[in-house]
Amino acid sequence: MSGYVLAIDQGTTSTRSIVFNDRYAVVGVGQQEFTQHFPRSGWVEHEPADLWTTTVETMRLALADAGLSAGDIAGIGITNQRETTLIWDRETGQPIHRALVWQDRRTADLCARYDAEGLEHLITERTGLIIDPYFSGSKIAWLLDTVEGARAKAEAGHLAFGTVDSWLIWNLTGGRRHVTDATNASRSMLYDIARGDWDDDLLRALDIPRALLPEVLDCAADFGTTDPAILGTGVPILGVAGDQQAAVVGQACFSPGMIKSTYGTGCFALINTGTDRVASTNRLLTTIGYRLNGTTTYALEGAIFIAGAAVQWLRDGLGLIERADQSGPLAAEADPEQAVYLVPAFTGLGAPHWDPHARGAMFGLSRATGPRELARAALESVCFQTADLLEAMHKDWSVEGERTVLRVDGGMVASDWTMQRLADLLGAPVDRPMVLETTALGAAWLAGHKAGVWPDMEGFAAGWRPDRRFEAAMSEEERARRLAGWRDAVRRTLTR
Ligand SMILES: Nc1ncnc2c1ncn2[C@@H]1O[C@H](COP(=O)(O)OP(=O)(O)O)[C@@H](O)[C@H]1O
Ligand SMILES: O=P(O)(O)OC[C@H](O)CO
Repeated sequence: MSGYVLAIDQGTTSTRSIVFNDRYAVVGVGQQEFTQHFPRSGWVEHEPADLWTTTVETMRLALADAGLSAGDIAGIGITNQRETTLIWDRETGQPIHRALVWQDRRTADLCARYDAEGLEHLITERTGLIIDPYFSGSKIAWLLDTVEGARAKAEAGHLAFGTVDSWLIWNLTGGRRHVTDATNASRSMLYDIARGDWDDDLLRALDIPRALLPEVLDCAADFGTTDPAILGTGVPILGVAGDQQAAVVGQACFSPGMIKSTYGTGCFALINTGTDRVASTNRLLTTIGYRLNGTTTYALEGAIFIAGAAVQWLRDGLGLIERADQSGPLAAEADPEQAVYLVPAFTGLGAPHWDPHARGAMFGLSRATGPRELARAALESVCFQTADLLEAMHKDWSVEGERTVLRVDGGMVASDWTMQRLADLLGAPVDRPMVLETTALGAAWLAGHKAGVWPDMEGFAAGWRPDRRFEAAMSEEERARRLAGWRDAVRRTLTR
């Protein structure tokens, strides 16, 4: 059997399919963007058909790019934007509504009601999450309450709920499989991450029928075989993980204490806590990192909403740069004497503050402040927010004597200046890997290993190669001074 694996990375703004060979090198890529729908302020939807057709088309493009056919592929791995919620009719396969995207805030009132009903403790204890519209639970409830006839059909077992992985697998297998994996289930606000099952108390509290839910499998498992009509021959789907968890796998963060941080539009940092299900006292999320052979590895997660988006703001909002890669060189020329801070709370602040009402602010402006200082403030804001997450993680949990090393990936890590500043402000080394497609690589490893054509965890981890390590070079005193300035800026921005 060949060592080629096809990974589908269904993200928030685009779908990518990537073919890897057995030396983890990318040999074929297909990518397509699709339309974002914003029917009202705070509402974000995707057309389910777009998620499906871009998946099929990019799979075909990636195979053609690699000069391979489906018969050469040992297995498919799927990784996906998490929490995004779909419900469809089991008979017709037709969605009852557009997908409600993870960013969608329409269920804020519903969540406030759950909070008022005193559900926070139950939800956090069982799922490791906090009550927030971000997760799937309230989105499912909204769909059942809003779409005419949906609740009755759901109770009669005629409807299926799924995150994007489930939706794609349903379609890839010609409607034969209704499944998901443990990492995606752990983002639903309905899944008991200790017992590894949907939670009846929560289903009752949110009024969601069990008949709606998919079967939950390990991340490396038999998720079904693709309908031969799609690629010319059936290919087994053998790996699934939510995109941030797939990055943990792709970065080979398999030992407790290892941390990965992905810098795309937002930033998601996860620390592997092994088999310890750590309850955060610093407002981080407890989540399933991966589940293999029935054994769950847990993680603490911190989510920041604005990372690369701050660079987009410099480009599209302020017009200070034409391309994202100009931000680092511009920041490098900033006046070191000016202490300018940007708190990029454009859509509120995520972990560890969770203040949805906060809005962006700048501090320390003078007549001398110009584009260079604003660029530096924008890039540094991403570093400072990471420092806050890591501090919260270490307050919650740490491995005795372990030195923190951060493994980074995502579009923004192309910026050497930002990565150096990140190391400086964290006071810890930052490792950038050779293969930057770590999310897809993680999904590919799950499938490739399950197919028996890629090595085990240790063998895969040994193949992880750094492109560059950024070592902290800032003095401890300067680091402390800058962090204090940042924290003062955040304090002045928070609304509560
Ligand atoms: N050289 C660079 N310097 C700074 N930011 C960058 C650079 N290249 C890309 N970015 C930022 O990274 C983000 C794109 O990363 P990507 O991982 O593709 O994001 P996503 O998957 O969320 O769409 C954009 O917000 C962009 O502004
Ligand atoms: O599609 P991305 O890369 O923006 O990731 C989205 C996250 O999974 C949301 O939790």
